[in-house]
Amino acid sequence: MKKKAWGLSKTIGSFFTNQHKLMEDFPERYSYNPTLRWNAELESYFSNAYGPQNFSRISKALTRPSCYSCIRVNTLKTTPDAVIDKLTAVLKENRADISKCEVAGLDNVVFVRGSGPHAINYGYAADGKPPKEVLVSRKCAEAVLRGAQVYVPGVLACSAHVEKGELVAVSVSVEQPGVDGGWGVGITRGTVLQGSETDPYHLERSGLYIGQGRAMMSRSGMFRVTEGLAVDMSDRVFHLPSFRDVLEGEIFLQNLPSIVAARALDPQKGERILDMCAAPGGKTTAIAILMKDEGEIVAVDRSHNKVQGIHKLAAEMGLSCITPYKLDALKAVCVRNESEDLSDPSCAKDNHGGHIQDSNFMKSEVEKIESITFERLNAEKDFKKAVSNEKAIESSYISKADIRKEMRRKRNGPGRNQCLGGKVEKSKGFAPSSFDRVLLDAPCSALGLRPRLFTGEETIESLRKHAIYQRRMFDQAVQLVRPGGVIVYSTCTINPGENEALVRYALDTYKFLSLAPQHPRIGGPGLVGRFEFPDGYTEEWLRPGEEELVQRFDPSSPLDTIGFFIAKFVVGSNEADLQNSSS
Ligand SMILES: C[S@@+](CC[C@H](N)C(=O)[O-])C[C@H]1O[C@@H](n2cnc3c(N)ncnc32)[C@H](O)[C@@H]1O
Repeated sequence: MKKKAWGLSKTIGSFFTNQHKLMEDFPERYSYNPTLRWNAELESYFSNAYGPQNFSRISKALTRPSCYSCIRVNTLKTTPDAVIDKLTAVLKENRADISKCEVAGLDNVVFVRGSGPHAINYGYAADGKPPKEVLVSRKCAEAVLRGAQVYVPGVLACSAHVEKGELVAVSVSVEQPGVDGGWGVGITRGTVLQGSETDPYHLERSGLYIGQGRAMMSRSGMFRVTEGLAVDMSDRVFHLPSFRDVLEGEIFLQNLPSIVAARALDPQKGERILDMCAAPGGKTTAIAILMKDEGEIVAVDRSHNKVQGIHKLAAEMGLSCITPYKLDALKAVCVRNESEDLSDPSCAKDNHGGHIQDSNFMKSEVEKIESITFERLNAEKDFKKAVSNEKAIESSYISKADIRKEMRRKRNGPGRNQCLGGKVEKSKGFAPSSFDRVLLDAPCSALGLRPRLFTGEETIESLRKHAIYQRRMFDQAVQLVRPGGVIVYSTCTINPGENEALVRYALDTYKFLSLAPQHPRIGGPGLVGRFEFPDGYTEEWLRPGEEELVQRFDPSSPLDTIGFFIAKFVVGSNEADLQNSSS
């Protein structure tokens, strides 16, 4: 059988454009045509950065999933051709179109084409009764758009008298502005939908129908039990094949820019690599395979359960060069007491010619953002818990993530990581200059992830907190990499404050760093310039000449990826630094 190889932008791009045309004929109410609502200040910041039209295209693209699934093949176990054969057999009934990526350096990537948006016949006649329906939470809907089913915890409301086996339309309730200036869903779980205009969220869910399916339990069952399949989706706005339990260990479903980020690091056999924010381990395992499982990858994450997940993934993929640790990456540099033996290799001296003095050094740029951010917080909001010292930034950040984690745990039960039993080692940190390469795939605002139906919770302040956090992590990365080594920094956000502004901070703060070309390079250029905020803070981005050295993945571009950013830095050696400073 001859297998097709896709040219990236050409094939994916034309496919996506054709699908847009289908949308024009959708009846208004029972269609999928969402508009993202942004915080007003953020909208103006992004409109300025991208231009209003580009930003509106990006915003629209974020509401849809990519029109294809991207698979990274574990080339230590199998080949892309063998995977294509197996997937063709497994996914046959989906008539999926499966193909190899033909970009040099991405020959381990296989695409499986999906389709959409599709017009769905919900059985509604203008003069007839509205269809029976199930209203789901936004998070549930975002998962369904990616190919998941509707599970009980995601169901918010349902029509009266729905019985098991009945066909139901599935719509989503997206957060709406509240009277207090915040956002909320304001719907009681278990509400009976009448199909009339007096229903809660009746108007608001117009244009927010994501498909239909068979109820797997009656209406009363959906609100009586706490888990289980509520609706089996038979007709979806977007068709993307499910890879659950398919070719485990041989393939890994991963966004294309993430695969590119691991490649850009250019790991070599036998090297010692640090992956600073590693869970769930997508890029860690990609790096291990590129190193042919020879060398050492130290994969750290601050979450115990997620570190167990890395253990499990590495075992599933048959990789032994990965050592996972639980560690706060903000404390990744091992702090040495004066009394300690300086010959101890685990805590050796730094090798950066004195550029890096100690792990507590604060950068003036970070302090500037902090002070403006907190002035605003104090002036504009009565944030009792918004504290004015740097420790609190971290703890408030952490607690938000922990709250989300706890909610997920409650919804989904203990999760697969809990039953692994793998021992999670804690690390006390690593000696300065002890890694050849460092990947900092930083926690971020995730404003590039797709599909996304709501962004209103992010504000200028919250984005600045992300930026502060990332700069502190970067400070650690710089200390851990050896002279002549490499740092790759990546995020999955479209926010220049977490991308280009981090690069500016890095280059201005650490004169021995420089941007390096990346291979492969399929993303677009970075943003050059600056932005002056109304509160007086100026955010500096790239300078002319630097834009082609980073990769910015625009979700509205023909590549149809998530929004993503990659910068690669090389660390000057002592000799080079000395020469530079004397010339
Ligand atoms: C963008 S995800 C990383 C994805 C991962 N690199 C991959 O490709 O699979 C960010 C990760 O950072 C972790 N994280 C957040 N703050 C951290 C910290 N202070 N120290 C270590 N890990 C942290 C989160 O638990 C999360 O798993």
